[in-house]
Amino acid sequence: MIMAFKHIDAFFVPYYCFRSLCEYICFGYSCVAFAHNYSFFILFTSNICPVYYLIRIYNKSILSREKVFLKRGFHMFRIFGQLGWFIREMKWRYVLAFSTLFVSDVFSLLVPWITGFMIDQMTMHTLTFDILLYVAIGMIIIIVVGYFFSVIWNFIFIHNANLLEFKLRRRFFNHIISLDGKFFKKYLTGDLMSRATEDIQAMNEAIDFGLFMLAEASLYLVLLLGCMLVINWQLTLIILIPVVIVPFVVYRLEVLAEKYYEERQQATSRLSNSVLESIVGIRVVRAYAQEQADMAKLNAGAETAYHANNKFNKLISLYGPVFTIIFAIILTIAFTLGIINVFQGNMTPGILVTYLVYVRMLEWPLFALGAFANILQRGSGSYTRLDAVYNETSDIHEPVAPLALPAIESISFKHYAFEYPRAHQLTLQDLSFEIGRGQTLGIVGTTGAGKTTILRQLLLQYKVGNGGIQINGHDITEFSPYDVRRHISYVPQEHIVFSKTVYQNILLGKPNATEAEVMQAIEHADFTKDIGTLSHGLETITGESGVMLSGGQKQRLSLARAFVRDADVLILDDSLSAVDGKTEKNIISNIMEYYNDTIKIIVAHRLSAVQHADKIVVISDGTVVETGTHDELMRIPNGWYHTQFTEQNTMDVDQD
Ligand SMILES: Nc1ncnc2c1ncn2[C@@H]1O[C@H](COP(=O)(O)OP(=O)(O)OP(=O)(O)O)[C@@H](O)[C@H]1O
Repeated sequence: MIMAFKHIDAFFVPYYCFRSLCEYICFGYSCVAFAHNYSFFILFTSNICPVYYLIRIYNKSILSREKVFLKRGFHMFRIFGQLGWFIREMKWRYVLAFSTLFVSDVFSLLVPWITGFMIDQMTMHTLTFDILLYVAIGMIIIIVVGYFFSVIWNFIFIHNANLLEFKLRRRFFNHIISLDGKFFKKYLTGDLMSRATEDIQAMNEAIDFGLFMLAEASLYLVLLLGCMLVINWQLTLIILIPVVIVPFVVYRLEVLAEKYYEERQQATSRLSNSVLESIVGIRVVRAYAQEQADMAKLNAGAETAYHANNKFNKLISLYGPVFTIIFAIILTIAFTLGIINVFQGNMTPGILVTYLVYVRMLEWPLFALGAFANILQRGSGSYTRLDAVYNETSDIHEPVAPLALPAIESISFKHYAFEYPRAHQLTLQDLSFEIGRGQTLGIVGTTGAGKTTILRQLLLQYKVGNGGIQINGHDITEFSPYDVRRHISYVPQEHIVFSKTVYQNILLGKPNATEAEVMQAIEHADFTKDIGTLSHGLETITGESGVMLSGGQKQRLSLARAFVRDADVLILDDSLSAVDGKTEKNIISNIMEYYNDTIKIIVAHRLSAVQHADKIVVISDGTVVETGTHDELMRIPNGWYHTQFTEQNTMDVDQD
């Protein structure tokens, strides 16, 4: 209350003055009434504050600050709504957990009651051996059964926590994998990693540990207060007065905590990304002697994360003392007024002991509610970050009634135009060509002309642009994107090699391929000789990003992966750039011989890789500027193809 009073705007001063005055008058009345033992006044004055707030809440004239307060409260609880699917899925487990929690809480409340009973038996000299024996046996049963039940609910909560984390992570990956290139351009890898680990963990704690704390603390609070009201309801109502300040304290802390948490998560995301880039690029960093600069960058990132973390944790650590102070006030009031009650003959010493132990036990639920607010706060911040990813949608949609696509027989681009998201200029324009089954299309042109962009359109990595792409005479959007990709083998420009064995890397192209099929693909990629030189042959672990392999080996491994798939369309994006002329010739002649029924699209800078093609298109500024076979293009004097081919041939002759 005092904190809220300190920070109010001038406009609200009269309102808060009035409210504080009411509360002080209420408290004064309580004390006087208690001294004269006027229970009606105690009941009335102890309840006037909550009733006052309830009236304010339901009143239309509610002040905007309180509206924000309520909104924030509900915002924190929104997580339970969003993760309601999990709670519903696990409802019977939760019912069992809460039932056992209830039983173990009830059992733990019996112990102080028995203690008080025994003290009264002793002070009244009525304690017999039989009573002592029954009480001892009763205590053992209570402790053992209580423990047994607490093991059950503990186990259920921990198990649910792990299961939820697993499900959230799987959902996260399933979602991002369905998104298109626009999403991956927007989010950095390190940021996504931080969301997939830290934020999911925070939500996990909110829904599970938070839920447990909420259930345990409120149940305990209700049971304890029930027992305390039965023992002395007047005293109980008085000691509850300090609790009214709790919502104000939580509100004040929460506003700051939300801001600091976001800052902390952003700093962590940036740091993750910097670390990732430094590790992946360590060889380049070393080659350019940039270790010191890189270290300085990482240290700066780590320092920012450290300060953001500290700021948040310092604030969060205030929850503990605040609740401890509130509890200390409660305990002092209970202790003083309890002794007065004993002197007045309203309580026996045994009942006072039982009562004070119950008051002492209030510390846990009060602390837990504070910790719960903290956990929920983090979860709510993380929820916002994860929600941003979950709300990302792909621009590539599954058609309502997709056409069946048993095989790809032909592909054509018709006056096609495409612009990358937020690029503000066309990368492809008025692009037209076609290719049929068994044919080879060579795509060449200056660097940055749009060759890879053409391939990305076929793989449906972005929303289809204007004009049209047709497959078997139908618009590409009439087919399921999954079906289209299923018929394509793709070797990208940058070779993706996973940290698995060579064999497993190739199997990725066709998981159910036989060993003979894998060996054949290796043969076609001219990779057989290299396998013999690897330490464990096909079982050699390639290391992270294929660090154990040379550039040419990585390229041929990627080719073998595409060959084993044996799809209707084979796309090679500058995939022969790292092999020598002889190996290139071998691979090309294998493609021509063994994949003669396949549609082959070959992007290349070295024109010898497309010389054999049925059709070659020269791309410049996203459009076709020359088209024809090798011979036809060579007949265009001063044409791009003619010039390039002549230059490349001269260089090859010079090198020989
Ligand atoms: N994701 C993207 N967002 C925006 N612009 C992009 C994106 N990817 C590529 N571009 C731009 O599109 C243009 C064509 O790029 P593309 O990779 O298709 O060229 P390319 O002909 O394959 O080049 P290279 O021969 O060097 O591989 C370039 O100007 C490039 O900067």
